[in-house]
Amino acid sequence: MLELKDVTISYKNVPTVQHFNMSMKQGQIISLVGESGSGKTTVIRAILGLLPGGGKVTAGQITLEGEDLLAYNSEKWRKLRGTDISMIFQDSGAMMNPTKKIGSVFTEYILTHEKISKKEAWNKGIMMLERMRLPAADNIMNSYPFQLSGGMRQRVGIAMGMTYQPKLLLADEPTSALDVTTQAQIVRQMMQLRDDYNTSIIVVTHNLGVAAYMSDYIIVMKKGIIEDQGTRAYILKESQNEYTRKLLDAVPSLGGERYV
Ligand SMILES: Nc1ncnc2c1ncn2[C@@H]1O[C@H](COP(=O)(O)OP(=O)(O)OP(=O)(O)O)[C@@H](O)[C@H]1O
Repeated sequence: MLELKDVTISYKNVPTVQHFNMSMKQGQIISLVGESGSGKTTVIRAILGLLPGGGKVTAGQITLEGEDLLAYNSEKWRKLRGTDISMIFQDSGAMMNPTKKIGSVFTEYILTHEKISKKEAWNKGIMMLERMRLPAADNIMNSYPFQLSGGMRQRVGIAMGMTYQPKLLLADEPTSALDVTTQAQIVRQMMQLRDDYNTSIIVVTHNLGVAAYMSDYIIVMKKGIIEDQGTRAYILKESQNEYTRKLLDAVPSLGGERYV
């Protein structure tokens, strides 16, 4: 469903990610791993047309179900975001306005996507929180982001991202701000999304443990290029790549257990 072909991404004409290739099927979970600065975030921002100022895809192709995303204008991108593709961040709470309650953030989000009444938008927010198995959805809607735990905020972020059942969910370090027990819950919840909705998920993480636990396929990046890649089993057991082995040695535990 998503193809990146020989993509180069540059900041101010300096190539940062080069010769990036990826082919993703519906319902697949792919992780991009690698140390800080290796270009992981740059890749998923390019997919969503959200590169910061000075950033540009300077070569290659990005297609979603055959549609050339690089030919999109800002209006088409705006429509795509939140509907066909959603993104969740390291700390969804930090992205929310701290002076606004969750319910107001969530309804505003819904109202930018559909012309329905505030009341209907509110109810839709409640329904999504409940679908994501968040208890006491009414209470959550009436809370400020700081009144929720990091794990709860992240689950609210996932609920918002899933409102329009996107085909593709992009998750940038979705568990990095959480303690290990909560990390495990969020990882399992994302895997459940794939099972329930057949959502394809790209996870950016520096934690190869998280990648190994949840992904079908792992792409290891180093200094803007793909250093190693393969199925989960290949990366964990067979790859002789020195950099991959080094990342594996550094894997912290997830939920009190080591998965690799
Ligand atoms: N807005 C920007 N302007 C110029 N260069 C940038 C910008 N954003 C990122 N870069 C450069 O692109 C490179 C890759 O950054 P990127 O954030 O994609 O890496 P990453 O692997 O996601 O790292 P991290 O885990 O720290 O987020 C970095 O070397 C950085 O210097």
